This record gives sequence, C-alpha cells and structure tokens, in this order.
Amino acid sequence: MARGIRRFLSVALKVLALMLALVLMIVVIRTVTFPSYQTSPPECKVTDPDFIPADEERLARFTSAIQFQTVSYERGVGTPQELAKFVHFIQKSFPTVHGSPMVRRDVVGNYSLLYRVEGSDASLQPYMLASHLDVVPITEEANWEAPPFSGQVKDGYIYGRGTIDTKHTLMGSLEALEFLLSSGHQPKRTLYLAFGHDEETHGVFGAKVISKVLQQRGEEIVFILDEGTMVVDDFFPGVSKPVALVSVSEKGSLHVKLKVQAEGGHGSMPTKESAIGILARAAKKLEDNPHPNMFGTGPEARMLEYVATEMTLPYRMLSSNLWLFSPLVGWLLSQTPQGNAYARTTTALTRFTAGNKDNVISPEAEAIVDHRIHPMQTAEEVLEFDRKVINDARVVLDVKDSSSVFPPSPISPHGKDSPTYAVLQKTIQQIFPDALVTPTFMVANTDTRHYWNLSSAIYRFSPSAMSVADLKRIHGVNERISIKAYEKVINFYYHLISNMDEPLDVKHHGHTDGL
Ligand SMILES: CCCCCCCC/C=C\CCCCCCCC(=O)N[C@@H](Cc1ccccc1)C(=O)O
Ligand SMILES: [Zn+2]
Ligand SMILES: [Zn+2]
Repeated sequence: MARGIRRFLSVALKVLALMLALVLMIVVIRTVTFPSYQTSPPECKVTDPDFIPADEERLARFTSAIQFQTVSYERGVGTPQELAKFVHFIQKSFPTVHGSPMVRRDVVGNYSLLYRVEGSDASLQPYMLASHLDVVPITEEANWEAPPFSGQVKDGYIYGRGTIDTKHTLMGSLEALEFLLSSGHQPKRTLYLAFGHDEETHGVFGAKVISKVLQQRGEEIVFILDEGTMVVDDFFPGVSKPVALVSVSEKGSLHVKLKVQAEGGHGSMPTKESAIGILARAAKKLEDNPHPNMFGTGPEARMLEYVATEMTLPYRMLSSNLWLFSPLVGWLLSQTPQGNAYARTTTALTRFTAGNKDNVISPEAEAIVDHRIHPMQTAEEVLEFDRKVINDARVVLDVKDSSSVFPPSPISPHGKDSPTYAVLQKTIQQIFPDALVTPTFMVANTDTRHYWNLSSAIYRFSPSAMSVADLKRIHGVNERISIKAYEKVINFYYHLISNMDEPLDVKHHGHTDGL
C-alpha cells in the first residue's frame, strides 16, 4: 500500500516537473520570439522646414482662448455668455478659415461649432477632428500657481483651465488649418472639425446634436480623432521611452444613485440608525469591495503587448506571456489609481447629500457613485454587484439618469492592417520620434460616444506628452502645458492633415499583429 502511494507520488512529481518545464519553455520561447509592433519613425520629423512655430501671435491666441471662462457645471447649466464670446473670438482669430469659400461653418445647438473643409476629391470619405469648447469648474483656486483663467506663462508653461482639456487641441487644430489654407492649400479629402460646447456634462446639447446633423447629411466618416490619452513619459516600469497611447475604445459609464429614507427628528433624541449612517456604511462597503480585477480579458492587454519588445527583460517576459501572468500584471497595475483604472470597473464616491440643519436628523440621504465600466463588463452586472455588496434593502439603488449610463464603446481597428491607425501612428512618430505607439482604451469618457453611428474608426488621442504624475492636473489644480508641447500640438494636426492628402493604405512594416 505504502509502496503504491510512493509510486503514485513519484509519478505525480515527475508529471508536475514536466509541466513546469513545459510552461517555462513556452515563457522563454514567447519572450524571445514575441513580435514587435513598433515601426521605425518616418523620415519627416517636426524639425522639417514646413513646421509651424508657436510664435508670439499663436501663443497670444492660445492664452486668450484660456481666458474665456467657458465652464460647464451641470447638464444644461453652463456659461452661455462666455461660450458666445469664445465663439466670436475664434471667428476673429482665424480669418482665413472663416473667410475661405472651401469652408462651411455651422453653429449647432447655439454654441457648438461644425466646420466642413471641402476636399478636392469628392470620392474620398471625410474624416473628423473633434475637441470641445467647455472646461470643468475651478477647484482649490488658492493653490494655483497662476490664476486659472489667466493663461499666464511661467517658466515656459502656460497655466490655466483648458490648457490640456482641451483648448490645446481645439486651438491647435484651428492653427494648423489656418496655416494650410493661408498657404493656398486645399486638402484632397474633406475634413470636419467638430467642437462641442458641453462635453464636460455629457455632450447632449453639443456633440449629440452635431452627430444628428452629420447623420442627416448622410455622412460616413472614415475616422474620427477626439481628445484622449496622450504621450506618457513614464508609462510602465521597464519601458524607458515615452509611450503614445492611442485609445481605440472607451470604458462604459454608470452613475448610480443611492438613496436612504429613515426616521428624521430632533437631534437631541436620535434613533439607533439614521439615514446618513445607513448610507455611509453602504458607501464604505462599495469602496472596500472593488469590482473584480479583469486585466487581460479586454483590449487593455494589447497596451502592454505592443511595447513588450521594448521592455527590460523581466517586464518583457511578463508582457509577452499575459496568458500566464495576467493576474500578476493586473495586481501590479491595481497598485496605482491610473493603472487600476485599466484593470477593472472603477468605483468613485462623488457626491453625498443629506441634512440642512445642525440639530435636525435628516430623514433622507443620497449619494452618487461614478462607475467607469471595464470593456468586458455590462452596466447590469455592475449594478447587480453593487446591490450584493451593499446587501441592505433600506438602500435603494438606481441609475442616476439616462445620459450617465452607456456601455463600453466598440473597439476601433488598430494594428498594421488598419490604414486609419497607421496614419495616426505615422503622424505621432513624426512629432514624437522617440515614442512607442500602442493602442489602449480610455478610462474616462469623451464626446465620441455620440459619434458611434458615424464611424467605425474612432480614436481618442491628445498629441501632448506628460508624466503620469501630471495626469492629476486634468480637472485638477495647476492645469498647464509647456510652450514646446503646444507647438507640437499644432504641428501634429498640420502633419496629420498633410498626411491625409496621401492615399490611406497600409505600409507593411514589422510583424503581423494578428488583430
Ligand atoms: C499603465 C498605467 C499607465 C497610465 C497611463 C495613463 C494614461 C492616461 C489616462 C487617462 C487620460 C485622461 C484623459 C482625460 C480626458 C478627459 C475627458 C473627460 O474629462 N471626460 C469626462 C466626461 C464626463 C463623464 C461623466 C460626466 C460628465 C462628463 C469624464 O470622463 O469624466
Ligand atoms: Zn475634455
Ligand atoms: Zn474634461
């Protein structure tokens, strides 16, 4: 009997050792042979003579744009007078764009702008560059190094709300178009510029209406480029080069309203539990029980695979073997707020409302939870998960409103077989020759959710470089962009518009990516 067990154990150990050796062999082979998704940068770089300098005039136009306080507060609550002034300023600042017979400009939904620049070849499908006119409100004004609507230049940086979200892309694309049209150039392919005025409050009066207008015109857009992820200097341990993150998809959204109604009364004679206490416990449970780590089940894995061959050995091994190491990489990512946003559906408690008097027990309390849904999850699954975690019938969970719930976006074509991704990659490499380029998804949302019906190739990329630490300036304190970075923004659009004069085809570089 004992001999039988010994024999069984010995065989089992041998099988285990064999399996381990096999796994190790696969890991090593994949690490060594993993395909490179990177191509060498094209010849033409930003130092070419046909380069638009951010001279005094262009800089002055940009800093003036920052001075318009085009704040969106809530759905339908914004700053109409500031928007009207900003729209007028744009018209005055780009006389060639606004005077050209090739350009049709429509004001949509009172303040949003839609430009159509007629291409010389009507057989080519148009493309569209999108941005937005509005900005989020100011927080912690006292902590800003320069007043938030000043556009002040300090140590080579322009400070102000909107400098990176996203008046830089709005003004940069207009500067590029103004330059091109002033030099007598007519693009071959028709180009739209679309600037919504309420992106920061769901875009229902701006981008949604622009989308309807384009749909009524029967437009099919070959690709759309909106604000989005950017070139990140310190992307991931083991990658020394900057990485240009092109978002080919976007997380879904679900804002959940939690509501508790309980007995109110005199503050001197409290019952055991209050609406505030019940709601606070429920909210804390949600914070303490995050949604499952789903790294590796969606398009986020591509983000690391595309740069795997450029990583130092240990990280290269992990990224080229996500079939095995996804749980470990997912855990590593979840250690920072930015990485965690790629790994799972996030849960943010953003509002908590209750009570209006120091000595009155509030009979009700409400909170809002802002979920951004991982591409492999649905809003229904997220709501169900929350209900189970809270497990308290006194807490009523509801979708806040219809505009705050939408699924993860479709995934746009990417990789070397996608001509639209390829033209973006080429343009990025012209402006950021050191950067690696990789697809990813957006962890925040953009106006593009209103454009899904117009194009199957929607990209979200802001052509400026920053460190991961600088990401908190977006919607935060001391939002800023360097003059050099703004210059690159202008030249990115200039090169992109020029590149779009060439036929959209695929250059066969590197290896097949199998996508
Ligand atoms: C491996 C880790 C690498 C980390 C790299 C991080 C890369 C950069 C990630 C994110 C970039 C953020 C881009 C910011 C764009 C902002 C767009 C925006 O703010 N949209 C609003 C729209 C909205 C949604 C809900 C209610 C109102 C408005 C948003 O998403 O909040
Ligand atoms: Zn934005
Ligand atoms: Zn924003």
